[in-house]
Amino acid sequence: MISIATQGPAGSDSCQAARQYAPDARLLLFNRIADILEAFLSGQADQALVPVYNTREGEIKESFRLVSQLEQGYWIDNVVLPIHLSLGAVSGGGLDLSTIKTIVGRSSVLRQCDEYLDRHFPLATMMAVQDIEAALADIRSSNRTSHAVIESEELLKKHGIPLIAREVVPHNRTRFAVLGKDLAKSSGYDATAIITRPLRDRVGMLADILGEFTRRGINILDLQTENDIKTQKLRIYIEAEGHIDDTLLREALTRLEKRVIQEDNAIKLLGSFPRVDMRVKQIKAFGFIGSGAMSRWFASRLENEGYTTYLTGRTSALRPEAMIEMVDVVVICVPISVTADTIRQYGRHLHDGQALILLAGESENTINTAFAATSPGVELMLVHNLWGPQALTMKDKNASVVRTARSGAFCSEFEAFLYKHGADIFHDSPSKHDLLMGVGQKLPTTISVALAMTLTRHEIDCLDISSHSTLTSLYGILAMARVHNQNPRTYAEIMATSGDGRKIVRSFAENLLHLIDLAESGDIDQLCRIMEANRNFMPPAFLQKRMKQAKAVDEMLSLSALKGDWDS
Ligand SMILES: NC(=O)C1=CN([C@@H]2O[C@H](COP(=O)(O)OP(=O)(O)OC[C@H]3O[C@@H](n4cnc5c(N)ncnc54)[C@H](O)[C@@H]3O)[C@@H](O)[C@H]2O)C=CC1
Ligand SMILES: O=C(O)C(=O)Cc1ccc(O)cc1
Repeated sequence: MISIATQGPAGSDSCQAARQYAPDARLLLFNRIADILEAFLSGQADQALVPVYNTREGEIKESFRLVSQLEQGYWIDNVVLPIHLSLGAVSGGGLDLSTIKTIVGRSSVLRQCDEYLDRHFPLATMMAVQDIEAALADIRSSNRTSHAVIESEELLKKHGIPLIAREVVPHNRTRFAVLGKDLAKSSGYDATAIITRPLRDRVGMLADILGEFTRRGINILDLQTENDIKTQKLRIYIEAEGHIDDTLLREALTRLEKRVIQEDNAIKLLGSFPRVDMRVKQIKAFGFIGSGAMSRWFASRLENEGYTTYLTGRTSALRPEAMIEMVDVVVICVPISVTADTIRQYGRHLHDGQALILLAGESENTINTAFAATSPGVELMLVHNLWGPQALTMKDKNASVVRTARSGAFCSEFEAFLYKHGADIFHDSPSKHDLLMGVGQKLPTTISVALAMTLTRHEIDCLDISSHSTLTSLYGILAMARVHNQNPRTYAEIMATSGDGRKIVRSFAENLLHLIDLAESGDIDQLCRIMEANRNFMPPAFLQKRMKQAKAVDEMLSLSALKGDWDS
């Protein structure tokens, strides 16, 4: 049987948390957090459980300091417990509250009730006690009628103190850290806590530290800074998603020590543990119809967020119909040309209260189909991620989100997932999405393919292209290479999408023929007038910003190392 040191008295929040964590454990109870950790370090207890965060109080400094100084053992798990606090006084129920002059409680409890006490007892004296049971016994035996106590209902009842008010602070939850001797194994949904040793001053240190996480798409769950009491140097505490055995996290920490802080042992690992969600999530499971590259990309990232995911397709053992029964959100992610048929086939299996999210590059046609194929109580939204499955993260990448009148809480939670991972979200109407994709995707793809066809037709040697391209013409060539370096089906589907994007490509083709006529007839003046009219249409800020961006790209592309790669 394991033993756990935690905060007393019997029935306290810490005891309940320890019981929840290990129902059969032997509990060793102490009043002071320092004594709990001492019992753990000396081997008197196998594990320790201490409060580290409360939704009302914020971080619990005392525990935090002591845990961060721990020289043996690791933070291995967490328990989150709702805290129910009641107010009691010996005179009980019908009491005139103005007769209460002193409020007694543990210091953390008084802090959690700050707002309540300020509103109801602005003039009372707050008396913080270490040993709440001794205080309760004293109040009762000495019949202290001017005192009221804030504690759990259980403890007030145990000492025969009648209740005046129940649940005085709503949304009150405490997170407890469990400390053990060995590092916890990966659960697949973990977080890791580290703290730096006191840091020497260095410009941009905090930004550089955070950058190592951002670059690898690692989300930071908590960040605290504090000054080392003796030296007043800064210490940074970070809780980040992932287990210490994850390659990306390890890489980030190694780089922090070696390149950013530049000191060995600059980082102390407090532990890795299954991630705690203090935030409320409503979705439990996502089910994908379509098990291709993009479905797998999203499913693995949703799994990392703690969601259960199911992938189904035409040949999967789990059939889409059966999967739909098991999930909150159904995601359809199949080639664009079969998306509408897939919606028609499976839409009727969704019931009210579920959500259908379409991951597709075509909006108006698919959303209209989904409206017709699903019951009105089914949430509905389209997301078009403007990155492919090769992308490491979605940080700073564009996502077009088409919400509908039926997008509700589940859709918002999926959008929050995109936001959390750094996607730049743009809200579009169905037709605006299709029109802008005509410009941003359909047309450039069509041009890239046409350019490649032209090179082929005229047997132009690809190696000659780079030596004869200008800074400006290189962009089109790069786009052509990108498009032909990926799955042709993805781009063929894009060229074939329906909706408002079609008119963009067609009008481009008409303009192209017109320009060819003018050019071949030598009408340079007219060509200039056209370009000037075009320029007047484009806001100067747009032109300046994009020109600046283009110059930055030029710098990069002119690097001889890159040019060399291009030729070889
Ligand atoms: N690949 C990319 O770069 C991007 C793709 N998307 C979108 O993601 C969606 C899926 O694309 P990917 O995953 O890349 O394609 P993919 O070709 O890798 O996967 C498509 C999946 O659909 C299945 N499928 C094919 N025909 C089907 C049919 N008739 N009925 C049912 N299932 C069928 C395939 O077996 C495969 O599992 C598309 O709507 C696309 O617009 C969005 C952004 C980027
Ligand atoms: O990575 C690239 O260059 C892409 O173009 C990826 C891509 C492919 C298809 C889409 O509908 C959106 C983005």
